[in-house]
Amino acid sequence: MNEEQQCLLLSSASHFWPPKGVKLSYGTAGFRADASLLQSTVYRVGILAALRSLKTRSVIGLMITASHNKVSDNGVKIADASGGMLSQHWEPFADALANAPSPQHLLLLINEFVEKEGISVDGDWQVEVLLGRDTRPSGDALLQAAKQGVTSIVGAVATDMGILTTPQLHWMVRARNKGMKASEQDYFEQLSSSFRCLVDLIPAEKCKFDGVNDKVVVDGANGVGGVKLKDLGKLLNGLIIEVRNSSEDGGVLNDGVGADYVQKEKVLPNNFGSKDTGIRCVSLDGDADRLVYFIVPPKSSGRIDLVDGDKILSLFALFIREQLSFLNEKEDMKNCHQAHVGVIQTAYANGASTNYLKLLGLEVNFTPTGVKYLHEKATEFDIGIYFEANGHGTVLFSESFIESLEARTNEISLGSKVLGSEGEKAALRLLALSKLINQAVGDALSGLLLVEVILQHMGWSINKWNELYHDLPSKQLKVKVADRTAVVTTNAETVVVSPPGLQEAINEETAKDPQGRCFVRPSGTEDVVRVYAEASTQEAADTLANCVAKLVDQFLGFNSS
Ligand SMILES: CC(=O)N[C@H]1[C@@H](OP(=O)(O)O)O[C@H](CO)[C@@H](O)[C@@H]1O
Ligand SMILES: [Mg+2]
Repeated sequence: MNEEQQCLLLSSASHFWPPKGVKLSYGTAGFRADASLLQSTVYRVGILAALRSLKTRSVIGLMITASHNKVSDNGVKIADASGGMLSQHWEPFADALANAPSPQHLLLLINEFVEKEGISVDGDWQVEVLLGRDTRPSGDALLQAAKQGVTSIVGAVATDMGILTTPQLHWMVRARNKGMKASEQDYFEQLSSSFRCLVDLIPAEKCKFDGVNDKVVVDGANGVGGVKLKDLGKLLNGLIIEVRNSSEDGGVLNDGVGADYVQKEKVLPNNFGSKDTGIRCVSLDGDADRLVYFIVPPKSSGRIDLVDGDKILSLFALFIREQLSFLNEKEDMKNCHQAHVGVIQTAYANGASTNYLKLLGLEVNFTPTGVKYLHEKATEFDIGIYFEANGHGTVLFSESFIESLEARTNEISLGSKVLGSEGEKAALRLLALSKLINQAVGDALSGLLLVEVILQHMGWSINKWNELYHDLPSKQLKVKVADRTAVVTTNAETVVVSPPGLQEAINEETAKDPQGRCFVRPSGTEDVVRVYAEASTQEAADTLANCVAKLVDQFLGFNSS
């Protein structure tokens, strides 16, 4: 950087000193902390986004959100040039920037990194960073800090896209870098038109949106998703979306509402009750990149039947498998690229879902927790289907498979309803699916539309879908410890290697149930150690989780030595 550039950076950075005594880490999904601690972090991530734009010669996104965390928290993460998560290779730089103790240290780090990465700062590339934020009250001030960070790199432009869901921002970055239309309206139009296309392709004998099962009720977590869903809903025919717990309704974000609460506690969110028995219910998380369905059992005392990310994955996998079988059975499609399909889960996937997917003949892969790992693995397939049990996931299509589908469907005119063979219709469905489901990141809005249209296609109620397999009873707990980073794991986070002795103690507890499975890992988004337990009965799963939580406390708690 020349002198002018360095002066600009130093003078702007002098307004953003990091909080004392706080060590921040990019974590599972960006930086998260109490919002009052984040001004300097967000500012510095603004700088990082501008440098990333220079390095990749692309538009980059910066999203201010703390997703399912409590309302007083906030966070910041990057949407990379592909629209996906920040390249993991840059995460250590993000950590170093966030923790640099002074503007001078910051400048030194940046100069070193710019040189090491061979980033040209000659002004031969117009840096642009798209900024988005969720509905948190702290979002606006943090967005201003992000703007200052971006523009501290000479000539860089920060474009404020306003209040968005996280997946909308990722979608926009991807679209911009592909030279496609990338406004919010374009996003809504792509989702609604591909949804309508899938509806048009539902076999004639199935009753589609016939006034009987057309309604879905959505818990918006008192966040951004509900508002956006209302806008999207106006473009859809047939499907009726009733939104509750939208940010405009006055409730507190993620407080007794939202996908994380519903999935982890398996209870009704606020404003849902026995009146909802028999209706498809959905919960989104605070930034609408997760969704879970649930059923309100008759005479529910608050408990729900959860239809989680694993079941959404299973539904998508079934539908895709059916379409691929149509594609391959027709003589005229024999030359069509044979799709290599992969399913990706984490250790939190219910064991029953993994067994079910394997029984379907699907290849199931495991990665550590965090969408960045699942997404990366999914790109290895023609069709990569990934979901976390908590409802974050999507379906990725390879370019070459899309091209082979496009080649098969060029001749077909949907508008005039001149449809071809079963194989050609299957190709059209898969193409529409690839446009509906977000190719950049998991997206509750597009996921919801895909579930809805597949259920209509299959002619299934939510109960029928839920019966695909029966979840093994499970329990999740969080344990506050002195230092969660003291827990080191291996083997897709299922085995503890440190502190010594903890894994052996967990094994001993787990062996008490024939179907016992249990693991612990440090959360990347909250200051806790998470415990997951599965067993043959709910009582046994609860006991296993409680015993292991006690072990974690003994080994790592505030009174451990
Ligand atoms: C058990 C669980 O649900 N963990 C979530 C949660 O991460 P933790 O590192 O477990 O806090 O938030 C991540 C970001 O949303 C998500 O990817 C992940 O699956
Ligand atoms: Mg989220």
